[in-house]
Amino acid sequence: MDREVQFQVADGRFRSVPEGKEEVIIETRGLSVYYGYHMALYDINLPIYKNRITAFIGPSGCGKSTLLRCFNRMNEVVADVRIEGEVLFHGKNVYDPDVDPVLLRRRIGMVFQQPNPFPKSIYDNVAYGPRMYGIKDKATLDEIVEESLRAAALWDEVKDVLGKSALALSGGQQQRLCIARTIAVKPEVILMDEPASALDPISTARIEELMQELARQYTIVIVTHNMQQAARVSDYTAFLYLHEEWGAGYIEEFGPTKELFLNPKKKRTEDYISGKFG
Ligand SMILES: Nc1ncnc2c1ncn2[C@@H]1O[C@H](COP(=O)(O)OP(=O)(O)OP(=O)(O)O)[C@@H](O)[C@H]1O
Repeated sequence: MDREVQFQVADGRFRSVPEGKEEVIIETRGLSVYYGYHMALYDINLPIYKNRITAFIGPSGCGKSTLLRCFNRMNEVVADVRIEGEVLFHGKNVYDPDVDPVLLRRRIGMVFQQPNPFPKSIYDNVAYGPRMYGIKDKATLDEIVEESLRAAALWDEVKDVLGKSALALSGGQQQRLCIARTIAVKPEVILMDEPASALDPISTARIEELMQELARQYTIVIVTHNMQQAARVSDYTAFLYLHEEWGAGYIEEFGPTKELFLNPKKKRTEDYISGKFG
């Protein structure tokens, strides 16, 4: 059944998504995050829509990466972090005590800014996750490796050198390998933290193309410093800003990307996207 999707903007009012037909896969409710005594995020209420690309933009330090890492509990590896509120994934709070973070991260995978392949062969990088989850059969692993490398648009470049070290690949190829490694465990959501910022323009364009392809099958959330990139690739954009009083990041504006870039509701969004500050 279609659900009327509403989201809260910074002034506390609720607005509904114009399409009204989107399926929410992740939703934060009253999410605040603290590192020790420092509040990094304040009262985040945000939906993430299934099979869509959502971009987080905003000035440095406003909590974009922190928010992304809340979705699959990657923040927990940081000492002294405290989370208030909820992150609902298919309606279930991922911070409930009965949620296994390892299984959660299988369903919500992550790609980082710096390509971080393991010092293993290309094949073993992709087969790593499936093996960890108990797949041993060689033919099945071969199939998953090929399928994942194809989905990450890397297969044609590496199919004859699968035994070669992943570290011998170019930066752009390494990042696509990391995407293949993430896809290999068949996640539902892929979180990407500035996945192209360490890459040259050609590799960046390939990653952007790849994101569009992947969004047919996966839900993607991307943190980017590059507003043109957000405008090019994403369906929805959340603009985070630093709260004047609290010093913590909050959602200044969220909406369909076209609307946010062409017709921002907030003066601050307009100033930010037109480069007046940032
Ligand atoms: N591990 C940590 N321990 C303590 N404070 C942290 C930690 N990670 C982030 N912070 C703080 O939380 C705030 C938000 O950081 P975060 O990296 O999420 O912002 P960001 O918007 O992604 O920044 P950038 O665009 O510069 O990457 C910052 O004040 C940062 O210093």
